[in-house]
Amino acid sequence: MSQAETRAFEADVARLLHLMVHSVYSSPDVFLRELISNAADACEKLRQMALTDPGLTGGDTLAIEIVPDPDAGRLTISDNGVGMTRDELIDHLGTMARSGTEKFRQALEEKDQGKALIGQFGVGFYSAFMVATEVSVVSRAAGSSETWRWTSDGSGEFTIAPAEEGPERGTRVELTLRDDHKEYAQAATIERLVRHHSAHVPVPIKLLAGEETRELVDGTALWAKPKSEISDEEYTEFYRFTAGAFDDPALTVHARVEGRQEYTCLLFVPSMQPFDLFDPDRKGRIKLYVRRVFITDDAQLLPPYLRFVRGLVDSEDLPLNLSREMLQTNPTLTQMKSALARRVLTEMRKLADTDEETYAKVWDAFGAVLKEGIYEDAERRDELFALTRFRSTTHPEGGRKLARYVEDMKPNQTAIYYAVGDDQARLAASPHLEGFKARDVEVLLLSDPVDAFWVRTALGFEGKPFKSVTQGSADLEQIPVTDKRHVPDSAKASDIATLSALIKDTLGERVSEVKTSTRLATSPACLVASDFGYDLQLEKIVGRQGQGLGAKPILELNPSHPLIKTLSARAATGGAADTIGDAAWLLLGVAQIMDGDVPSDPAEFADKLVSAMSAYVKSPALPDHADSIAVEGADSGGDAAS
Ligand SMILES: Nc1ncnc2c1ncn2[C@@H]1O[C@H](COP(=O)(O)OP(=O)(O)OP(=O)(O)O)[C@@H](O)[C@H]1O
Repeated sequence: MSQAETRAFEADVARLLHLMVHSVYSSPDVFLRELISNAADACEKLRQMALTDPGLTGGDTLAIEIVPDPDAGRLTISDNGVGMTRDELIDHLGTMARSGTEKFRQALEEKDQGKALIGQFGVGFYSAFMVATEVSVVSRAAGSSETWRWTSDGSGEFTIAPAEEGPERGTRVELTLRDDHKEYAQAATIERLVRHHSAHVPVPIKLLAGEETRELVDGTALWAKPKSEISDEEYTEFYRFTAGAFDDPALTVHARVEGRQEYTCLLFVPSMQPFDLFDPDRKGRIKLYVRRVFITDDAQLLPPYLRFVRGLVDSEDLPLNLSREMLQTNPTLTQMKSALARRVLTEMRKLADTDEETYAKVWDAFGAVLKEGIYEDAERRDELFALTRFRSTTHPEGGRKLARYVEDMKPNQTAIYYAVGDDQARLAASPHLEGFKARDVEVLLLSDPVDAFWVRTALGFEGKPFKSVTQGSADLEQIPVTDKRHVPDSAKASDIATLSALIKDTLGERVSEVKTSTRLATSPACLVASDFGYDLQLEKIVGRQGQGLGAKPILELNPSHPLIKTLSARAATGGAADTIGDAAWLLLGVAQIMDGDVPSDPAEFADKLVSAMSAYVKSPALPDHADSIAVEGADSGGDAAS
């Protein structure tokens, strides 16, 4: 056997350990749950491997043993599971290989929220360093004859060496407790913690205190018990254990399905967002068991848009030796997946109908993910629509259902209007909404990145198409204006046509068209997209990825704005080409700014703005001109053009 070797931790691990050791963490108790969870996983992995190689377990009962030693101030947790080889000890305990780790690391660095994050997510094995000055892991992999000892004080290095003695198979984690954490060497403390945090681990847990051995947990599967025998606390504790979470589940679905297929599911919808929710691989982690034997947590039992659901499914019909390939093609599994998705959506719907407050939390945490389903799961689109909740111009506080939107539509309103953007506040202030507000027409305010996509694929809701307020003609003429402040006179149609033509001449290819708007009330101009192609926001998103259609926007003018009326009148009398030329660039720039963009040529925009302001302050008859540049002049009378 080779000699002892000292190695440095991977940089991320070192940083995390530093945080662990130095954080005054409010509840270091969790370390025990994490170590028991690893031991239980190791036993379940071995149980699964033994399906094809029964010799591996040697007929032993798989179990976890905990030995507190108050005299020595030590605590030992052993399991007779799969164990680890030398390389596995180095890889698994010296690097961070878990998914979402990169996100976690970034969050640690960016937000300096280490403590909060540890509290929220748990970080497995390394939490042992919160309570121990030294951690030793002695392990022998199933089927191997070598035993290795991994040791570290958590300060940047670990040592790996052959072990003189150790478990015949499996892993023993030995903790030398810190002076201020000697309570974990007391049998009573351990018993209390195990009963509280790990009572439903599917592997028996024994406590060896002095001469006495006590079984704290019998290892029967919680999900196999009848619902009536399980308390809410037991469900919550089980959720926290399986999901490695600290919150309360917002929804618990425990069902035994019989008939063509037989399985039990115990699923939880969390109430808090995990940090890896938006990981690009979009994988769920529902555990698949077959007749109480853990098979995998990588079977993708629910569609990606339900990846936030945690828990397990235990099948009575699937073969125990499910291969990777079968996970994808097995027809029983395919049917089960479909039934599970349906059940989760139905239960969420019930929650939404009966407990709005709890459902609001679920929607806040996972709404953006559920909406991915509208985009990609046409079959369940209606069920998903029933779960959606929106903010809108008339319900800025959120919680608005599509069905209520449709019920409250105005006479002659034919579409469900929406505005998409990155930011709720800016969306709510967008000039595109003015004409809708003036008519009291509700507009959905959508600010999740996925929104720009689903509104295009979903053809509509209850026969009403979704329509962007920044796209195409606004079709608002047929809907009467309710806010009477917004019905001032408009410029003469022929004058505004002349003005539009002059502006288009000046702006050339920057815009595809210049025309009169019905969607504006107080702003002079805005940009919109044509009826065909993408809405302005989507064009921006896909444009960033080089996949935009490159369509030019349309500049719309507000015919009742004093500035536009003045300009129209001038355009009609001729001889004002210069002023109109400058005004054209300024109007375009202002419209771009209102969309949250930068004017196409900021220097030129600034130049023209300064000239316009200079002309204004130099003007001998300032009051007479004031109207023509006042932006809020819509209700100041219709005589600005005279
Ligand atoms: N008792 C054990 N027996 C066998 N392998 C273990 C044991 N404890 C830890 N490991 C290995 O070390 C890895 C890292 O453990 P750690 O607790 O840090 O993360 P994890 O268990 O993978 O993630 P999580 O804690 O989020 O479930 C495990 O994935 C496992 O491969």
